[in-house]
Amino acid sequence: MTKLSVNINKLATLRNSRGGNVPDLIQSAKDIESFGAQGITIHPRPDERHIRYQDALDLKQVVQTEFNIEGNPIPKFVDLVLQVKPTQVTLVPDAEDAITSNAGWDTLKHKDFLVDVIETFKSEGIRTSIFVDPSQEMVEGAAMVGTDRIELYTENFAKEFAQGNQSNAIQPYFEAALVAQKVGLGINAGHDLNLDNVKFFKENIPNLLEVSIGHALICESIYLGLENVVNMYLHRLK
Ligand SMILES: CC(=O)[C@@H](O)[C@H](O)COP(=O)(O)O
Ligand SMILES: NCC(=O)COP(=O)(O)O
Repeated sequence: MTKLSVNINKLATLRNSRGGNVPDLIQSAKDIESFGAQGITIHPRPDERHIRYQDALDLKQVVQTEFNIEGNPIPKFVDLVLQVKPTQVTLVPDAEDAITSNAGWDTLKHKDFLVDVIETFKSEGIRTSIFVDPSQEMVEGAAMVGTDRIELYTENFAKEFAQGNQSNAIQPYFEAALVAQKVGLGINAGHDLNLDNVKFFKENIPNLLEVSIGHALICESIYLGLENVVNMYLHRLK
């Protein structure tokens, strides 16, 4: 079974668009868990355009499943994660002005930095994952910085899959997953996964532990309803 962690950034975007508390992020997270999701993911960005730092503190009080906080480990983010102590922190090398995450770590170039920051989180009992492209070199580099897991950055998979190139789409991810297994890393995945592509991804990646899904899941919920959509994902991830 692969765990589903629902990324609730988009619910915060909707809430912030009117300045009030609709939809209520806290209640939404509780509901998503009650629908069967095995985790809640948030990705606070420095400008707090969707998830606010205060949301992370508030969610910590209610999330009963796995709480995953993603982000670029700038000092403010590191302090927040150490305060919240989520189940997992996923490090993403986001540029400050990025619309969304658009690259994995260069685990060789940033080795010393990653070693330090990962050690900081692990010494506080927080599981670590780092966002990487499906490249053998980057996965081997991830093992060298001491992370528990990697998160395979699946945007390219999603693009190729949507064009009907299933085997081209999955091949680099399959190979990266084999390397990850060989070097003892757990495997997560995320970015642009959706109801159409997630089953194929899961069936072709050995030991896929967790996917975090936000944008598509919330968009699909507009038509199909949140509870229904969470269950459709759970069915595909069995
Ligand atoms: C790390 C990642 O893959 C991103 O998809 C991210 O978590 C989503 O962030 P935004 O909601 O800000 O696009
Ligand atoms: N780590 C990926 C994530 O949390 C959600 O990405 P997306 O589904 O919003 O593209």
